[in-house]
Amino acid sequence: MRYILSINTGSSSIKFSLYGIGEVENVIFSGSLTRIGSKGGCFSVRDTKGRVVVEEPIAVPGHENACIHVFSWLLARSGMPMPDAIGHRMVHGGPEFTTPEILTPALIESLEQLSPFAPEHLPHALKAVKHAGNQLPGVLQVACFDTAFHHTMPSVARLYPLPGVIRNQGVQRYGFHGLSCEYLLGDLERLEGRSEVLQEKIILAHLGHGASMTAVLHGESVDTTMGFSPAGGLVMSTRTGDLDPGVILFLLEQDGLSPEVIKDMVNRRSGLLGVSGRSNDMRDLLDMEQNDAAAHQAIELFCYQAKKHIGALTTTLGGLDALVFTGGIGEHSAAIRKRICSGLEFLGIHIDERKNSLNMPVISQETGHVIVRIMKTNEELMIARHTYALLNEKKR
Ligand SMILES: Nc1ncnc2c1ncn2[C@@H]1O[C@H](COP(=O)(O)OP(=O)(O)O)[C@@H](O)[C@H]1O
Ligand SMILES: CC(=O)OP(=O)(O)O
Ligand SMILES: [Mg+2]
Repeated sequence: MRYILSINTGSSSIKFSLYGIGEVENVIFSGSLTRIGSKGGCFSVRDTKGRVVVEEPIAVPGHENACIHVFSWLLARSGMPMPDAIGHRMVHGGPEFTTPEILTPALIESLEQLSPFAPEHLPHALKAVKHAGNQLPGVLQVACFDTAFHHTMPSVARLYPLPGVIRNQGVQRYGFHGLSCEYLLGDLERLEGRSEVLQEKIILAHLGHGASMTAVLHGESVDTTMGFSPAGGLVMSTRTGDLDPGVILFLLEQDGLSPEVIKDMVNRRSGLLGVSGRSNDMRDLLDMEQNDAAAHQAIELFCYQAKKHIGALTTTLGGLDALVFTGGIGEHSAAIRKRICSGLEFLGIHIDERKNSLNMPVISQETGHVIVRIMKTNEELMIARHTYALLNEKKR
């Protein structure tokens, strides 16, 4: 049995779990610290049986303070087994890193240089690595890359129509939420059998704070909606998703906005928040939709773009056998799933309203050609599995 601590540093949250992994996988506890840098944050931890151990409101100004809070809780916990290794979610691996890697000083330096590729994620994750190294010196740390799953994409899916000199700097589509995709495919294999999954044309729709869809053929990523950075693709909570580059040029030239201001706008002030002018949280928007035209517009745009991308990825796949909804919105919002799927009957997507409203594992009608599933993703467990594998490899 090995103890693995997983750290998932998101743009506005830190999720963490301690696992005991050997013949079986046991979660010893898991927790999160949410809404870093804004109001309404919460620090919560559940134990091995899913019972709430801590649930308290919290306001931390940044990721550094969030890390301090998480690690002081962990280290003060009596009887906590010392982790044998710590696995981190690294959102971006650039062109070079396509498998999990042990975090050496050289790798940390390379990732620091990659930070401009994912400015909302990588700097925070690297802070967590540094803090963990200080708090638990000598414990092996591993980087698990969100981009790695997508390295199988054909070159045409990766290519941006830019001059060679720019593309040579690594400017291409990478794709993200790869750890989530890997976890979901593993779970699908458990449900359907590996040979079945390898034959299927699948779209994995990860709709959370960040949102993306990935087309999977023969168990591999063949295209995905996010691009060079996690700002591309679908409309998200606070990110624009795909945007005509002319808009950025207009803002630079006409409005004289600085790159810093544009970065903040594209990543933090757009998407559902930007269109509604009210909230980045889908639950809030659904609650206010009836009386608020802007909230309605934001939800409509989210669902419209999601629907459009399902069409595009189905074309990439040459058909569709399975559609999987996951992430906070995908797992919990029957209303959004219904709105995304309505009008897609011509693709063989037929939702059973009752099953959908009950959040059942399969929500498609039995006669529908496409099986539509709700699956709970688990990026932390995927990180722990990779870290465990690397730890064992190292010990051999
Ligand atoms: N019942 C629900 N109905 C609608 N949206 C929900 C529901 N539960 C969670 N969400 C949405 O899920 C999003 C967060 O997704 P999650 O995957 O947890 O985020 P993160 O990407 O930070 O891990 C929030 O925008 C929230 O609005
Ligand atoms: C890649 C990405 O968007 O991650 P998150 O959903 O955690 O923000
Ligand atoms: Mg997420």
